[in-house]
Amino acid sequence: MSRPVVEVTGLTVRYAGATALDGVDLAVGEGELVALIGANGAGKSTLVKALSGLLRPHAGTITVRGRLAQVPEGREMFGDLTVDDNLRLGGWRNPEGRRGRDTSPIYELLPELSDLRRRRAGSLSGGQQQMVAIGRALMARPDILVVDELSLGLAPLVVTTLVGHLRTLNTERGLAVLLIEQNARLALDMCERAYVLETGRIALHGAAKDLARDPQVTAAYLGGHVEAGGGLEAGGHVEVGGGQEAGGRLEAGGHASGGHVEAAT
Ligand SMILES: Nc1ncnc2c1ncn2[C@@H]1O[C@H](COP(=O)(O)OP(=O)(O)OP(=O)(O)O)[C@@H](O)[C@H]1O
Repeated sequence: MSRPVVEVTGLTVRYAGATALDGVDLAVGEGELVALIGANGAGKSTLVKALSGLLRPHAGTITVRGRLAQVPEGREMFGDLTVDDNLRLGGWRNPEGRRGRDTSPIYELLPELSDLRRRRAGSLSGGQQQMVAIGRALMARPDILVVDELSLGLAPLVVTTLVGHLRTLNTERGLAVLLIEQNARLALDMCERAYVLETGRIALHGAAKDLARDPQVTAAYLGGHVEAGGGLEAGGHVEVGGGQEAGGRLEAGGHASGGHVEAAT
């Protein structure tokens, strides 16, 4: 792994006595695509909130080297504002000041948004809103994008377009991505490395292609099974369950929550 842009060590978060995250270790290197998969209630959203500084960990450390921006679950559009205004809001913490609020680079990166720039964000389709949410996060000029449930409620073709954009940003701009997904198939296909979160603990981690062949992962997260001798990509019989999810809004800056969190630049 390249130098970590985000490093989480021994992260423990509790809600009113219930432990949501229990000693989580996780890292994303510069320019890496990393997935975190897990079932409902595994602790994915809790991890996202801790990374964004919205939750204070009980123990452990979060170190962010550079700038982290978030595309949170649910997109969180400002529905009455235009697409361009939504994007502009993403630049509020950009250190470049007024220049940092120039939205034109986003239309170059995500050309589909150009014709929509004066539309009310609330009138857009889910996929269009998700693209605005990604654009808004990019306004912070992040080193890492934490994308919470990219595919939620979106048609497969739309998801493919969004994944294409994230891949391009990764290969051409070196943007690191932490993809938090219930749709394990999508996450394992898109990312190089992956973590499996189960009831607040990292149960498995490794190369995504290896995890996609792991019988435990296949049975629990890919909605099917691999027959003896058959790999997922080698024609083994696999039933793939469709998961869906989405994201929206942004958090910017090399930061994280109080307590045991460090931001290093
Ligand atoms: N505000 C809260 N107060 C108490 N318990 C909470 C709170 N938020 C989450 N939890 C609990 O913490 C655990 C982890 O929840 P979290 O929302 O992080 O899981 P998740 O993996 O994101 O689930 P989902 O995919 O359903 O969104 C669950 O047991 C959940 O019930």
